[in-house]
Amino acid sequence: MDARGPLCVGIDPHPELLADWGLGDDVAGLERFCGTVVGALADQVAVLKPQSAFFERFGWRGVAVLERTVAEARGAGALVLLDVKRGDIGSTMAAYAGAYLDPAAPLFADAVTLSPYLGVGSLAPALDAARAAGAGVFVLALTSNPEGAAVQRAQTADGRTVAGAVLDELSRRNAEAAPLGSFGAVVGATVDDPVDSLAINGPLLAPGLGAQGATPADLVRVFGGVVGNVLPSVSRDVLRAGPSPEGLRAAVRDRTTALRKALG
Ligand SMILES: O=c1ccn([C@@H]2O[C@H](COP(=O)(O)O)[C@@H](O)[C@H]2O)c(=O)[nH]1
Repeated sequence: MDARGPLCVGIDPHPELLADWGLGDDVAGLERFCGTVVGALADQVAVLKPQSAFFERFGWRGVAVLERTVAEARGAGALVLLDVKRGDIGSTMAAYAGAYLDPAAPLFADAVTLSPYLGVGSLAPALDAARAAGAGVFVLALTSNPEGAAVQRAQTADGRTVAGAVLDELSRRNAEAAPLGSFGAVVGATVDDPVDSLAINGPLLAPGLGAQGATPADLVRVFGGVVGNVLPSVSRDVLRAGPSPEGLRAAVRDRTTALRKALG
């Protein structure tokens, strides 16, 4: 982020975007789309975030494109955050950890998104695997969608919010790390006053800019004193500038300038 700017660009090949780019809604279109984004941006942005669902919908051929996309993006110098939002009982979580956080796995990524709905403690196998591999995780805490708050702001038996309990556990896991731990949280740039402390000594992924309505000024509102730990994430708002590589790069330059200005 210091070298390239505070921006994560999502690789979200929506069918509408494939059509807008003049590509088919098929594996060839998917491959072309991802190749264009990686070729244009992997040496420009800090992080690329492929959204697994858009690859999985094409079955194993789509997953093969995802493998190549992750490898090419990492090869060109971007960190790759694979947005898979996994979460399961501990024994199965260990299998997910093996799929994404074992450096020998075909889909190994620098970080993955995890869902704590089965209890944040159930994610331990993935957190341990990430630590062992020098990788990271981003656990959903306060998501950018309007439906999230009803669950995430509900109170637990000890009076904390559900999101607060997740953030506390990440903070505990990051306690000894410097300058920042590898256990991050997802907190949408769209959320109302977060209430819970976001000072988890870890990175904060902030989706919701652009297509979901948030602006750089919202980052300052939501994250306040920890805004320096925020990695803003944008997908459609940048991807709509394609298919020209120069259009994509110009969109990234504009967003990065605006973010640098807002975040200070
Ligand atoms: O709370 C969350 C967690 C993840 N996302 C993901 O980010 C992108 C957002 O795409 P845009 O086109 O910039 O709206 C997408 O992959 C989501 O799954 C999120 O939006 N909110």
